[in-house]
Amino acid sequence: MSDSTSATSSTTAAEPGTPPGAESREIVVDVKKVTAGYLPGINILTDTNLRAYDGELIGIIGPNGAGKSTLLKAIFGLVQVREGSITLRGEEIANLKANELVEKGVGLVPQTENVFPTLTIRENLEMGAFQKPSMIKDSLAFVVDIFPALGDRMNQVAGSLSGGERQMVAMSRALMMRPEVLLLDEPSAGLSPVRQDDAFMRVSQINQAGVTTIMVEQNARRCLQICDRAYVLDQGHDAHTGTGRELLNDEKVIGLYLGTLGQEESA
Ligand SMILES: Nc1ncnc2c1ncn2[C@@H]1O[C@H](COP(=O)(O)OP(=O)(O)OP(=O)(O)O)[C@@H](O)[C@H]1O
Repeated sequence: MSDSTSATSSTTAAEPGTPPGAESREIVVDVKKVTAGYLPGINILTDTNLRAYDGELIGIIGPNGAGKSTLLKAIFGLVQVREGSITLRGEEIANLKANELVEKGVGLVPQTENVFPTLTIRENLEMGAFQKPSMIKDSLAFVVDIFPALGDRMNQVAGSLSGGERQMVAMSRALMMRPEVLLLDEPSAGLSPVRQDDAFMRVSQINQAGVTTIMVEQNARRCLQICDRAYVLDQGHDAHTGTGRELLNDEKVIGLYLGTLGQEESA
């Protein structure tokens, strides 16, 4: 819950981290002054903003409990948006149901319980396109093109996969509907440092395939190293934004957030 009194609030209005040329690109997701929460009368997000231009890889970082996952859930219709707006290519999408958002081209990869463990990889992937079975053949080819390792293992039961492999299946399942926006909730969570590197590489591969990607991450340094721009959430509000490089070198951000976040990365 936020009282919006953070002394760090400052930099969102002018989108200072916007990369050169981005202003001429289409805004895909625009979160404007969103207030949202789970319980009546308790707001987790207050006046929160986030913008993703076409093809960008956006990071959301911040302390535990800052509201990072809640922001992702608000975009995906899983938390009630009470004020403000969320648009997808200019169309209001706040409070639409998740299945409606999937049809409009938004996908979500949850942090946990993101595969069906008793089903094979192929069955998991097919479930991802159950709303449009006619897409399955082409979409399978699309995800195997991004993650060739899946191709040989289609008949393996997902429950027998490692954490990193499950994450790859979960990402692939979300890609089966060929979303133009993919929301990822902590793709590196629970993985060893080496597997975390693999996870971040997969995120980059997805983004390079043309999918606008918004990723919540605990591993802030690693996230900032690969994303185009990022938002630092503090007490449910976007306290800072900038390019990954700007934020990695911003003394205020280092002092307040990076000093305690993602230190494993510097090892
Ligand atoms: N389903 C829920 N019902 C009520 N409150 C919730 C629910 N989920 C999260 N919250 C609360 O919302 C606040 C923000 O949680 P959120 O998970 O968005 O934070 P976060 O920044 O992603 O944290 P972390 O990095 O620890 O995962 C917390 O105070 C949390 O207790």
